[in-house]
Amino acid sequence: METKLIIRRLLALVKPYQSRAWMALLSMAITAATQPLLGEALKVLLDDGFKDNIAFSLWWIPAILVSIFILRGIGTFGTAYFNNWVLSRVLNDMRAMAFEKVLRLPVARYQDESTGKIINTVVNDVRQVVDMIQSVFVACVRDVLVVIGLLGTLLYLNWKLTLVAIVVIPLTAVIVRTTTKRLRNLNRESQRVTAEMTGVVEEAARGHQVIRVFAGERYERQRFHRRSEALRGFSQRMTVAFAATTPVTQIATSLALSLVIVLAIQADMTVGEFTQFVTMMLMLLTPLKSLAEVNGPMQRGMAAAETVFGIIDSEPEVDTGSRELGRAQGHLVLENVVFRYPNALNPAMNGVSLEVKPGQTVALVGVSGGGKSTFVNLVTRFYDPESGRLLLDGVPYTDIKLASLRGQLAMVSQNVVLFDDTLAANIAYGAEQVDYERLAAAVRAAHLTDVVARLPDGIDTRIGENGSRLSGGQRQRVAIARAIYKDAPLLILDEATSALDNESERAVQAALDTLMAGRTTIVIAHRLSTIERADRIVVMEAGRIVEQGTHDELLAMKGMYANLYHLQFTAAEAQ
Ligand SMILES: Nc1ncnc2c1ncn2[C@@H]1O[C@H](COP(=O)(O)OP(=O)(O)OP(=O)(O)O)[C@@H](O)[C@H]1O
Repeated sequence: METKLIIRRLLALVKPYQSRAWMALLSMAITAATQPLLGEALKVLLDDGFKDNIAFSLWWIPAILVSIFILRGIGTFGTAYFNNWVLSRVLNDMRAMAFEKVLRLPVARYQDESTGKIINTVVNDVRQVVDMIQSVFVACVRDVLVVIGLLGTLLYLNWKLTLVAIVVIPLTAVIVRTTTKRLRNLNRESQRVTAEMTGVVEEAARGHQVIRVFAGERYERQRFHRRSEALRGFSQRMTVAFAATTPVTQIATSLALSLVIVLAIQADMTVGEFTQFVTMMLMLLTPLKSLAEVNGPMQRGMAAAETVFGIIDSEPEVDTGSRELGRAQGHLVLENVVFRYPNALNPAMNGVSLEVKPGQTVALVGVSGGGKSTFVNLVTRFYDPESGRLLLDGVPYTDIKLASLRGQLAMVSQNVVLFDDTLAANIAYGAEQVDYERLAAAVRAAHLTDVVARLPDGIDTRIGENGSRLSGGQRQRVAIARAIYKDAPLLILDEATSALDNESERAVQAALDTLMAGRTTIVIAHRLSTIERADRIVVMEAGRIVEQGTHDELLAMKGMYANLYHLQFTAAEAQ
């Protein structure tokens, strides 16, 4: 993205707060104006104050000096106050926009991009952009104002001398320009590696059990080490590029300064005039130096802004439908659905047609990789088919508003996702207001009453990150309670493969029975009991439905299902 475009977009973000931004600018102008004022006061003091017959009351000295510093104090305070007022809001707005996209990104994006990168963009990159505005743009404006004030006064005092002095400015500009590009590239790379490193740390923390059991420490250490070494390299190269700029600029400045001193002596200046001139020249050095140093943070910020706008601008999930369904009957139809994952060669769903009547339960079975999860991904509209279509109650998926479609669905997946909040908030997840009666009913139906009774704060107990304070079976039942609470007509179940102990299993099964009653249910089935009770079993292989029927019908066919059944379940029963 072009620098100009990024700046324009950042300005657009500041626009809603422009009145305060102007106040900040005014404060900076006040601060800047005090510098030439100080120079002038110095001249008057030296030229008139140190004479034998002093022309003014001595009280004027503190009065003027203190006034200047009071003005300066107001300017400095105003600058900090108004800047933060504006920038903290810009930070929140940008974060909100980026987070909004995180919530609405197409599911496929989560496979292309690491979670670490997304987290890093919303949390760190946005911060870096705002830091850049603070340290770069604000500093630039303030410094430019100071430079204008000082230079204007200097030109007015003695334009020839001033011109000699400012030869240094274009020189500095050239030096700065040459390092710009390099710093920017290095920054982009360094940001990418930082995101990768966040990903590695995140995986290491999330996968700590697997790492320990499978002795993955060495592998993780290497992955981490590679990134941190790369980052160190970037930081060193950036420092070199950056550190070279400062001394070169300073040497050029000192050259100009010494020349000025010689010329001033020749031009018969008074002590006061000379001191004023040199003081103001020296005052000029600080803003010029910081303007020269602005480049590094600016490139860092620009690279971060590019990443943040990248997320903000990314396309959200397709939501072109206009129909609201109300409460659906749960009549689900797939018509010749073909689907291929992005970048995949073979279709994961290859001409699947199926009708599920309201209230029916369809069990999906098949070998691993057969397409069961893909089926679910299409029914939830996490992906759209390449050809063919899905219909709910006779309405094509693409005509239904996404929120309305998802409102008809409840899902209990194998990987139970719980949030670090109270049990109540987890069960009534997504509801605007918690209906406690409905909640109590869901708890009862999901066989959680005893569990809740044992929790210190009952239903209002916080359950920890991903429900770490609950057992596996309890977590599954919380997920079931969530689906019961939602009371949606279409239910997607991905049965857990991991076996629970008998008692938990019975509780989970009983909870599921309540949940499934009266709903259209698609279940990726692993339990024999679920399969036997399904109205229909659909056997999938290589993205196709290869057999379907009831348990008995399929066994009688002695085909793939019969094979699977004998392999998996009779073995399990025998145990
Ligand atoms: N995100 C993806 N990108 C590319 N290909 C994918 C993706 N997810 C799944 N596939 C492929 O699609 C096919 C169907 O996978 P799917 O996950 O639907 O199978 P499944 O029947 O659910 O398997 P399992 O029982 O092992 O969960 C597989 O060949 C798989 O490799």
